[in-house]
Amino acid sequence: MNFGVVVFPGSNCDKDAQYAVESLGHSCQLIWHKDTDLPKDVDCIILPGGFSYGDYLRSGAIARFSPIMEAVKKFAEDDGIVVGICNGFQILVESGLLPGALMKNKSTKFICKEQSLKVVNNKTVFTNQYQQDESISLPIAHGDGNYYVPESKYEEIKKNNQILFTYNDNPNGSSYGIAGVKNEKGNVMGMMPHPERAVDSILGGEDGVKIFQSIISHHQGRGQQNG
Ligand SMILES: NC(=O)CC[C@H](N)C(=O)O
Repeated sequence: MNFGVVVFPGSNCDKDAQYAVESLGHSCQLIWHKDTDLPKDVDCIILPGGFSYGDYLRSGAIARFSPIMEAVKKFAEDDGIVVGICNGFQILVESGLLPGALMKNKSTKFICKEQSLKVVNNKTVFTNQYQQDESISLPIAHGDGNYYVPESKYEEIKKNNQILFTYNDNPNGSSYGIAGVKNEKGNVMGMMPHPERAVDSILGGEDGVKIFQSIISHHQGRGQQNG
């Protein structure tokens, strides 16, 4: 499988994402944000974590205008798999590819710690290797991770099984404790925790590996989905 990781000015988890998929034996190329086309053979695009454009205005608010984003939107429209991690999630939300908004953490402080999560839906492109309701641990590192959805939108995304992860103890004030969501079609996902930083026991945990294995499994026709 061929992955592509977009590099924005200020991305700092691009190489970690590349390492995560390459260590599973898959190929990965870095894509500069000023490019206007994606590589032809790419199967999954990852928007990595970091501080694109120094988080000016709002995290992700400037990066969403990077030239590559038109190609990423088209790729998503054509059913391509897109993953946004942390700042990548913020960029996807700002682009309108995912519902909701990301605001400053309730404490107004940057939080960097190991975080316990619940897998709310394991029948997706991104989570099919986890158990339903499995408790996992992934690192979080963000200042703007407070996910907001109004109640009506929450009812809608809940009904559509779009919520993938919730925090076991809401660290940042997110609506309904939501840590990760997908779009209605099921091919675009964003999450604040960092699976790419948890792919090796030497990094403190391996609970992130199954995200990448799920995508690979789905690509190879083995993943189960419920929308
Ligand atoms: N680790 C990250 O991607 C940081 C995300 C974002 N820039 C924030 O602090 O909220």
